[in-house]
Amino acid sequence: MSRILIVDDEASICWSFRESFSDLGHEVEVASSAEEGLRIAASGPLDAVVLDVRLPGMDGLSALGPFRERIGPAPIIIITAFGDLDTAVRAMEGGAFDYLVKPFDLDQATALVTRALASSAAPQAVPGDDGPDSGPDALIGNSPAMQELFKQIALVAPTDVPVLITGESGTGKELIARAIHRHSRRRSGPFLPVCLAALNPNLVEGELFGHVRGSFTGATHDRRGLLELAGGGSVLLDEVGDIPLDLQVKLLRAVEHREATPVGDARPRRIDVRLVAATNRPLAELMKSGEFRQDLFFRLSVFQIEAPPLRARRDDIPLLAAHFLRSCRFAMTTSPEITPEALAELRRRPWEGNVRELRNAVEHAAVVSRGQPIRPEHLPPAGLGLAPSGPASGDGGGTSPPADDDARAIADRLSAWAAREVARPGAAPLHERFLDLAEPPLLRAVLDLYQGNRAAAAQVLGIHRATLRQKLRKYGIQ
Ligand SMILES: Nc1ncnc2c1ncn2[C@@H]1O[C@H](COP(=O)(O)OP(=O)(O)OP(=O)(O)O)[C@@H](O)[C@H]1O
Repeated sequence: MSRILIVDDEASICWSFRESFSDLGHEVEVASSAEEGLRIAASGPLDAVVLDVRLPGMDGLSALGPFRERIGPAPIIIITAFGDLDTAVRAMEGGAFDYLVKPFDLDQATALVTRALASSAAPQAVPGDDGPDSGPDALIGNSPAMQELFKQIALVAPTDVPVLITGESGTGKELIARAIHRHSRRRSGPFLPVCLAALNPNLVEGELFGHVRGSFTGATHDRRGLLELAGGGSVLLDEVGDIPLDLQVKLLRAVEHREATPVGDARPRRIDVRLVAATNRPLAELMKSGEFRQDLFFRLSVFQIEAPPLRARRDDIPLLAAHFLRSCRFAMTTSPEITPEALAELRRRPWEGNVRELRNAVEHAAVVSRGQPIRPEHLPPAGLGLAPSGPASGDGGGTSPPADDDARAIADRLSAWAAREVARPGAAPLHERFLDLAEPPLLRAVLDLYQGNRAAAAQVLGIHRATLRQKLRKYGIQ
């Protein structure tokens, strides 16, 4: 028989726990405030404490330390009505065994406390407070899938083990990596993300490991690589599935021996980084086809986190939409509201581009609605400008482009135009003439749609702002 203390100001929760644990033969104490709970804890040994975060007087998170002093290593289970990442991390850092998000299923809660009682050791407390999880790097969501994700981040962040984050494009893998860093002991060190797919394969080695002067043409001075520059911090190896095979061997050595050898140097240098890798490619298949080394996979994936696709957590869509309106990247005097009809439309869409696509859609609508409440017609057509990548899974996946009469008509006109133009003597190259024909109306249309906001137009066009400016100058578009 164990002695369990329940600290919650909701009498119904105390009552249900008391019933459930008494049935299991345990002795149950209840308290409606942390202060009362601490008095009970001082009066005799406890085997577990279930502690609500929201309490009158001292809150549950602040009470974690004083409880730990009184009850030693006995497990503490936190109950929270919020379940945000900040609470989860602070609970785990404060030495909580696990946490429950209200409303919870009593059987599940009982099973958790039973598991906690069976475990002999409670996790070590890690000092430090990271402040609230808000701002541009905030991971938004409170669906069960996100709760699970927060829990995993909270578990792994204080350790120094490598983490592999998998998931479709746009699901927030980089944000997750940032959250792991932010909540780790390395939080005051640098966080350096490197997108391996975007680098010239000949440069990846130098980027990661550095080079010495004279090691290749153009290497006029020594340069430290990212693994060295991130000393005391974390490196995100984004699109890790794209690392060339020969470099995988070198990376494996770096991870195993914690040292990096710059290009052109024989002497390895000590490195002190936490590696987080991310990919939207199926590494298991790449291993089968010999494109990814198994040993490196096992080294990088000591802890794996799967970022859930947005269609598996549609309940988060209203929260995310409100968040993106508040933090809209395009200057707006007020952030408009979203009508229930527009919200229903947002919840209905397949979101193959995940949160990134939702963010773009919401920002597009905010610009088009001009400060008025956002209605469905302000949203861009579903699936616009999307290049879905990664496996489509779960419900609602897979849309095919609608039969597009306009596109067919344009293609027919273009074929006729090309047939005529191809033989025009002395004219500029055909592709250049085609761009001169097609680009101005396209740019004008997008600029009109975004009321001259070039940042928004460049984003939807998928080109850099400087490139857009250059093109506007070229075509004399104001
Ligand atoms: N849970 C979330 N809360 C708030 N914003 C999010 C969330 N998930 C993703 N985003 C936003 O969606 C966009 C894409 O996120 P991110 O770059 O982290 O995705 P990714 O999975 O790394 O994508 P890729 O595989 O294409 O690199 C960013 O603007 C990011 O801020």
